[in-house]
Amino acid sequence: MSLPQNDPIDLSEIINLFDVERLAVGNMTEMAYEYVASGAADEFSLRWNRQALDAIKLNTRVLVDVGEIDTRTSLLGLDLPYPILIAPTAYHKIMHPAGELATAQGASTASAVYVVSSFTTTPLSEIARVATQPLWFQLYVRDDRELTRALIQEAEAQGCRALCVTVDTPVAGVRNRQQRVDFAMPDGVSTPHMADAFALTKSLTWKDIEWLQSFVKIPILLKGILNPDDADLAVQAGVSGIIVSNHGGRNLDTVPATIEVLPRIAETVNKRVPILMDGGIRRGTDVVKAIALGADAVLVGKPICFGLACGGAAGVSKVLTILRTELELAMALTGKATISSIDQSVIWQ
Ligand SMILES: Cc1cc2nc3c(=O)[nH]c(=O)nc-3n(C[C@H](O)[C@H](O)[C@H](O)COP(=O)(O)O)c2cc1C
Ligand SMILES: CC(C)CC(=O)C(=O)O
Repeated sequence: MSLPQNDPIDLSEIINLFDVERLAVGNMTEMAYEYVASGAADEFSLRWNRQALDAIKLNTRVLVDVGEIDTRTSLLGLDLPYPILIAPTAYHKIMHPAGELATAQGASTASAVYVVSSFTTTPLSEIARVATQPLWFQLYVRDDRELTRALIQEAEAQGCRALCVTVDTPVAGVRNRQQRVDFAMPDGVSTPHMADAFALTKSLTWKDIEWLQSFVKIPILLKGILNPDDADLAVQAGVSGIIVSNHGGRNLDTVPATIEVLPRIAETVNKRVPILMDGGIRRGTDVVKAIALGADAVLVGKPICFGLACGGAAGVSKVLTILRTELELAMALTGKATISSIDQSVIWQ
């Protein structure tokens, strides 16, 4: 497989987050596109993430003063200008030669937190050097727990502000589209912090979460919670936050859409810890829906990868800026001027 030959795309053609995928298709290797776009098996969960968001109707209030829309929020000690983060995604150099450096620069321009994947193709120290906004680190626990500890210590040393421990991937899902294109790393691209995708441990349990808590100094979030019982155990275990995620439909096919499970998890968690959610967030109205149904913030995965492929750092910041602007419009049009005022009343029942 060759490295991507990204031709500059006129970013003014990107009006919304669906455009960015359409434009990226012709600007990535087939292998990279299939890696990013695909879901597991028959892709039911991948589609349901979108369909379930689309099926939710909004309930508006009029004659509310929306002259000042305030999207600010605070999350685990950080003041965020708006509640949208970059989800951890692997292998950015297969999408654009500037890889994770461009992602970090795009996130910084758009004032967003970037959650760096364990499978970054750029060393964390180099990413930290260019980032001017907070970085979080996504952890895949390896069989070798001492290497895992060293990786966390590196993330802390590089100033990462939180650790998202991915708990939904003891194995990767049935990735037929990746199999069909014989997905492999191109020559010259490597993952400096992870040996390979087979390094993931299959034996991660609540005991390991306890072990992590014994030495990790930054807040720990568990990424990939779908069952309210697990959410309850996570809170009881003392983690700082949870991320409701079905891994973008890439792992176990036919699990429900994340927006569908979110209200049940929010009910169980009952504001004891912050809840983040990802999966299919493409519109400002999706962000409003997620917040109304219990999320404190959302993350976006695939559109960031496509933005990166279309225009490097500028493509990444464009995706974030579009979503942020749409969020502001959706808040104005639903009559909700602040994030904290977005509640279930904006959902048409
Ligand atoms: C190309 C790609 C790579 C991913 N790599 C990782 C990863 O390394 N670690 C992880 O926890 N999640 C990973 N994910 C899952 C995302 O963090 C996130 O849960 C999902 O993409 C959100 O859904 P969305 O793409 O519909 O926004 C990846 C997703 C994609 C699309
Ligand atoms: C190396 C993979 C397990 C990274 C990942 O999480 C994904 O492709 O969804």
